[in-house]
Amino acid sequence: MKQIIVGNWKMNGLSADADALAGALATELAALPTRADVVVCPPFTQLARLAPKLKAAGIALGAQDCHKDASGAHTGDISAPMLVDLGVQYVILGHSERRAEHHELDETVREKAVAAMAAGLTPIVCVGENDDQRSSGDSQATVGWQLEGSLPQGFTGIVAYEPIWAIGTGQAASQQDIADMSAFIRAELVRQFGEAGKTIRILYGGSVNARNVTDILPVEHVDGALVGNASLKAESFVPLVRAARAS
Ligand SMILES: O=C(CO)COP(=O)(O)O
Repeated sequence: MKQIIVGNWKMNGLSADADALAGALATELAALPTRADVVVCPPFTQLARLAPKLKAAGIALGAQDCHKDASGAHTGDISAPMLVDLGVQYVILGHSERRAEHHELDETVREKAVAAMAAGLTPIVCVGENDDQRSSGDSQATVGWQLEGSLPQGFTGIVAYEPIWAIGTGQAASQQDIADMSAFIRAELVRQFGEAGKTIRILYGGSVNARNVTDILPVEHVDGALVGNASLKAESFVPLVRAARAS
């Protein structure tokens, strides 16, 4: 499967930052082989501004959340058709920060994934255990429940394994941890979806950078990376994408 590198800006980026990064990506990445797809997920406020610039650079646009309904009385929310209307192709759902800060449950994430697919978006559904669950040996059980609860029937999106204990720490999970969990996720996907489960891409996220990405991408069942901090600046994101495309 073709690798995919997804940059998640989280709640970062004003217009000047968006322009700088899009400009650098367009000039630096245009000449590289397109061995890995690249997706940039800025905050909602920068989607319209970035859409034409990223498209010209062959980079896809993603959002960081969507509502389960297509429209209606939901003040402050953004629907999947609204994202499609702007040229968005991907949407991150159930990120651990949304699960924690916005009390999103597996069921909420599943409903959003249904809405995203119905609108023609590719959902990137995040799963991952926290430190306590890991120390009590419950990593796989936790992720298993999240997959079961968060992925709707006929799921055709992407799964991102993001161990909460590795996010924003500068310390990615070990190759062994990533290999064990990715193999487990693959087996769960096949159990849930049969043959189709083999075609769902699995990403790793949590302190991925230009140095460690070349250790992470070759791990069996890993089909790409979901990148936070290192996706914010051209100095860190361009070398990361370059390394991914060269690996
Ligand atoms: O949460 C993440 C991406 O969604 C990972 O963030 P960091 O790469 O900053 O650890």
